[in-house]
Amino acid sequence: MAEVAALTRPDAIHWCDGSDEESEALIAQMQADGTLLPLNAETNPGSWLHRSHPDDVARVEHLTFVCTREQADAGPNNHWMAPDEAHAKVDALFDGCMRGRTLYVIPYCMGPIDSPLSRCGVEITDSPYVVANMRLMTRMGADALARIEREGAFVKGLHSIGELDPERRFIMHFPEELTIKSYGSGYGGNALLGKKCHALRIASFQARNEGWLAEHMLIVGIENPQGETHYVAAAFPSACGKTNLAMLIPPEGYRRDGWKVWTVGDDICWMRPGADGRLYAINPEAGYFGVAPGTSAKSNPNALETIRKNTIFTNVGLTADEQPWWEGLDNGQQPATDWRGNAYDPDQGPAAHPNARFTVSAKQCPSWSPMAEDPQGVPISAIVFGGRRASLVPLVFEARDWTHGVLVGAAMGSETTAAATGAVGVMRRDPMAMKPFCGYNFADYFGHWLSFDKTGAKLPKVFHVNWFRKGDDGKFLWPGFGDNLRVLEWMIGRVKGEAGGVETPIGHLPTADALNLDGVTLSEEAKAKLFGFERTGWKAEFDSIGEYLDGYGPRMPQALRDEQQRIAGLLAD
Ligand SMILES: Nc1nc2c(ncn2[C@@H]2O[C@H](COP(=O)(O)OP(=O)(O)OP(=O)(O)O)[C@@H](O)[C@H]2O)c(=O)[nH]1
Ligand SMILES: O=C([O-])CC(=O)C(=O)O
Ligand SMILES: [Mn+2]
Repeated sequence: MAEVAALTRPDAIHWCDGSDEESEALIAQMQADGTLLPLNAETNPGSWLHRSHPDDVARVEHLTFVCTREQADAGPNNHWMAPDEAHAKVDALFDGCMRGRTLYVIPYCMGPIDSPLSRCGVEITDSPYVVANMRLMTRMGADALARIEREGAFVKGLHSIGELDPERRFIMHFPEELTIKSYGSGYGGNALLGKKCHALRIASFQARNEGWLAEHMLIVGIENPQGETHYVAAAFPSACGKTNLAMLIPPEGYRRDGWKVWTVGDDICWMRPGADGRLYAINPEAGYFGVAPGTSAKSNPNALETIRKNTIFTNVGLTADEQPWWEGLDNGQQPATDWRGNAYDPDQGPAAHPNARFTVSAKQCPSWSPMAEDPQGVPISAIVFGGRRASLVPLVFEARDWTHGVLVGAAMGSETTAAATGAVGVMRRDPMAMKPFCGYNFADYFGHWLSFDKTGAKLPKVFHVNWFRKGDDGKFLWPGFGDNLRVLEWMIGRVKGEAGGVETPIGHLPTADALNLDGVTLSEEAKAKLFGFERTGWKAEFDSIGEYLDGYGPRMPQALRDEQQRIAGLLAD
């Protein structure tokens, strides 16, 4: 602490206790200096708008580094810098950077405060906006500090918004030192260090050493009419549907029959084997930092209800009477002001930034699962991988076993989204949705995943989904959202050995009558593309997967190469 203060030279130091009084004082201060703008108190009580710097609206993967002693340990999947060089580079930026500002010390706990699966950290930041967000996203304050004092070990995070200059911006990770240094951005995954930096990049590294998994996954409980709940963990890349699936509302007929959906987590999942051999998962977060555009009463009513009060909106548009607005909200209102604060002009782009977000406490979600507080976590019945694939990839298939499932995850591809800076809609490999978040070499990561298949393990079944298949007209073929429960029902049926499947080289696909499609109208084209298996296309896909795995050289586990070869062989027949 003294060292950090000596380097950054703040005017004042504030230890965050997480109390309501502290929060109110910070919010009043941010309202006074314009960091937060109050929203319509009638329609959005306790809610605020934050406009970030227009050059600071998303994660910056090209400026994000994993700084292990050996470059090979970070792997080809990460940007790497030698630790000494990286420290020197950012420390020079941190030098004196908090002059005239207050330094906030945020002790936080990722996961239920009393869970053996939880891990703590301390983020030091000069951004009150970060403090306000961390208060919603983590268990922050006195309880976390007490646990840190008891345990001794914690992740150290240093953050400054600096000058918000994209030329002076770095997100540096030192997994071997359990340290994060983030400079020059105030945005989400770059600045709320408990989230991507700690709970994914540093935690994945720790998890490998300690025998658990830190994943970019939602966790959702599906309760059937018999009252039995199965928990599913699903990895989709950023802005590819985790929040939506986690908060799904069952279609009408399912609701009538008594199906219920319970939200445990919407972005991050920490899992480890329990005494009974099953994988148990916790959500390390306490809130949602969700994508606003596209959220509507039709697509995600639970999210809309969740963000009715006590919510921080970042980079959304405003109506004339200060209600938040975004594309796809569809509530009959019109935007008056865009996310930059200018009068809305459709020729100048969307009213909300495509990566506009809301930050809100998880407990406000109507489908929030009390099991999210269970220190033991929830047992996982199925793991789902999925991406945004306009062509080739069917609605759902099931891996034949764990090793095949690991290959399905490793081979994931998806079209890029606005969650990170750079081109949108470009297909890239995003293994297990962890391309931007794995804190070590993917070859070792796949090896770690494979290692869970051992005597006594009762591993979940593994599936792959694609909600984003498009028809010749360029429109989505599958209705998605609530109707995704139909696919989850099939998965649970497979877990229980009850639902039918057809074997193909890529895995088991549902038989025509295995999925409940009552009330869904699909064209012949849709049926063929959503439930079909395209041998020629998959042959080319597997060649590309083989090349991708080869890119990791001899460190890639042979078992995974063998599995790719086995399926490539089946496809060649
Ligand atoms: N067509 C279609 N779009 C969907 C579906 N589910 C989600 N989306 C859209 O995908 C976008 C992002 O979805 P989210 O659920 O917020 O993404 P996420 O995976 O939680 O994203 P991160 O918070 O960035 O990790 C939104 O524009 C949604 O409307 C679906 O089933 N079908
Ligand atoms: O990290 C962020 O800014 C938001 C997020 O969940 C993602 O990009 O996957
Ligand atoms: Mn995410």
